Amino acid sequence: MEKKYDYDVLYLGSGHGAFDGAIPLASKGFKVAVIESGLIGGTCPNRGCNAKITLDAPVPLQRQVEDLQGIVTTPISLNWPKTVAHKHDVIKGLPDFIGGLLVDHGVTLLHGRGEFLDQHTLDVEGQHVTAAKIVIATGLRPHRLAIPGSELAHDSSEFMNLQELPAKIAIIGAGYVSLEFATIANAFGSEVTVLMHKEKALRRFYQPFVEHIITDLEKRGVQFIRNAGISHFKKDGTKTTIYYAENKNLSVDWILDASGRIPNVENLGLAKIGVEYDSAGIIVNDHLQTTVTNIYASGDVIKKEQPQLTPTAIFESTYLMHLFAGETSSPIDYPAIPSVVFTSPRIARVGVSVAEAENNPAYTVVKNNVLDNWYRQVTRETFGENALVFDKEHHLVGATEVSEHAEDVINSLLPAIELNLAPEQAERLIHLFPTISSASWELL
Ligand SMILES: Cc1cc2nc3c(=O)[nH]c(=O)nc-3n(C[C@H](O)[C@H](O)[C@H](O)COP(=O)(O)OP(=O)(O)OC[C@H]3O[C@@H](n4cnc5c(N)ncnc54)[C@H](O)[C@@H]3O)c2cc1C
Ligand SMILES: NC(=O)c1ccc[n+]([C@@H]2O[C@H](COP(=O)([O-])OP(=O)(O)OC[C@H]3O[C@@H](n4cnc5c(N)ncnc54)[C@H](O)[C@@H]3O)[C@@H](O)[C@H]2O)c1
Repeated sequence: MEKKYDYDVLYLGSGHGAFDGAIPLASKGFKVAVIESGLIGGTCPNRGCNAKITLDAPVPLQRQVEDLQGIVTTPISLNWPKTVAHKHDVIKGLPDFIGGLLVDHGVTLLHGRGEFLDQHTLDVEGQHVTAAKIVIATGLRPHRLAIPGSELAHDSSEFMNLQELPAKIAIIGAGYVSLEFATIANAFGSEVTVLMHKEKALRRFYQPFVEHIITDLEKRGVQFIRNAGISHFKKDGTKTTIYYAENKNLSVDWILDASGRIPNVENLGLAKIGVEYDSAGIIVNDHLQTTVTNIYASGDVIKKEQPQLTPTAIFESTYLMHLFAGETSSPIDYPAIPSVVFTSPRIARVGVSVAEAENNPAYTVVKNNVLDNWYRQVTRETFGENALVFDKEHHLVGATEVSEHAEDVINSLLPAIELNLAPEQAERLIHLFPTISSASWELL
C-alpha cells in the first residue's frame, strides 16, 4: 500500500458494483473499505432482483396450472400478504450475510453517507477517510415525474412492501419495472392500468414480441394507455386522480411511478474534485476510470450502453479487482450481456438484436414457433416465439425469445454466442434430455 493513505481501495456504495470486487481484492491482501449509507448489498438483494423474483414466483406457477387445467384440478389462488411476508423472510438476512462476507475477508465497513473532500479523501459523517484509489458505485434511484402531485405516487420499493394490495393501481411508464409489476399486481387480483409515455414499451426488445406480452396482459384485464400525456395527480379522498391526455382522468387507489431510474451523482462533491458526469451517469474511459485518474466507477452509476443490470455490475467490479491487483492492464472487454423481463410469458434476449439483424445483410434471422417442439407440449405451453440471428458461417450471434421459459432458453444459448461456437463445436455440447436446454440447443 501507498503508506500515506488509510486504504488501498475505498468503495463508495456496497452493491454488486462494489462487493463482488471488494471481497476478492481484500483476500489478495489489499487494504479495502466500503462506505454504505443504507442497507449493505444495495438495490439488487434488498429492493431489486431478489425481492422482485420472490413476489413473482407464484405467477408462472399460476400460469402453469391454467395451462394444465383438467389435469391439475386444484383451484389456485395467490395470497399477497403471505407472499410479501415470504419475500421478507427470503431477503431479510442478506445485508448481514453480505456484510459478514465483507468483514470476514478483511474489508472495513464504514456506515454512513460518503462525500468527497478531495481526490483521495471522503468525509463519512465527520470521519475523514483516505485511499489511493476510490471506486464510485452509488447506483441509481427512482426518477419522479416533474408534475404537480408527483409526491402522491410511489416507487418500486414501496410496492414490494405493500401489506395489502390496492384494488386499483396505475403504473406510469412501460419499462422493466412497469411491466414486471403490472404482471404481478394483475396476477394477485388488482385492476391495473399502465400509462405509457409514448407508443412503445420495452424499447430495447423486439417489438412484435413485446406486443405479444401487452396483448396477453390486456386479455388478463390490464389496460394500456399509450401516449398518455399525464399532466398532474390530485388527492381525492382515499383515491388519487390522474389527469391525462386532453381532459381525461382516472381514479385509482395507488400509483406506481415507474418512469425510470437516475444516477446517484449529486451531493458527492464530484464537480469540486473534477469527476465529470451528466444526467445518464459518471463518464468513464475503457478502464472504468473517471476524469480523475485515481477515481473509478462501477455498476449502474456509470454512463454506458450496456444494460444496467446486476451481472453487468458484477462484471465491472470483478474487472476493477483484476486491474487493481495488477492482473490485467487491458481495457474492459464486455461479454454478451443477456437481459430478461420477468413478465409471464417472459421476454429475454442476448447479442445482436432482431431489429439490427433485419437491416444488415451480414446476418440471417430464423424465427421459430417454440410450440412446434414436443417438449413445450409437456406443460401445454400456449404461446412462444423465438428469433435466432446467425452470421454467414452459421455462428449464432443473437437470440430473443418470448415464452414462459425465455430466461432458461437464453441462458442455454449464451455459450454459443459468447464463445462464437462453430456448428461442429455446438454439436459437441450435450445437454441433459429432455430439458429446456436440449430443446433450445436443437434449434441450432
Ligand atoms: C425493482 C428492481 C428490480 C430489478 N431486477 C433486476 C433483475 O431481475 N435482474 C438484474 O440483473 N437487475 C435487476 N435490477 C437492477 C439491479 O438491481 C442493479 O443493476 C444493481 O443493483 C446495480 O448494483 P450497483 O452496485 O451498481 O448499485 P446499487 O445496488 O444501487 O448500490 C449502490 C449503493 O450505494 C449506496 N450509496 C449511494 N450513495 C451513497 C453515498 N453518498 N454514501 C454511501 N453510500 C451510498 C446506496 O445506498 C446503495 O446501497 C433491478 C432493479 C430494480 C430497482
Ligand atoms: N428484469 C430486470 O433485469 C430488471 C427489472 C427491473 C429493473 N431493471 C433495471 O432497472 C432499470 C430501471 O427500470 P425502469 O423500469 O425503472 O426504467 P426503464 O428505463 O426500463 O423504463 C422507464 C419507462 O418510463 C417511461 N418514461 C420516461 N419518462 C416518462 C415520463 N415523463 N412519463 C411517463 N413515462 C415516462 C419510459 O418511456 C419507459 O417506458 C432498467 O433499465 C434495468 O436496467 C432490471
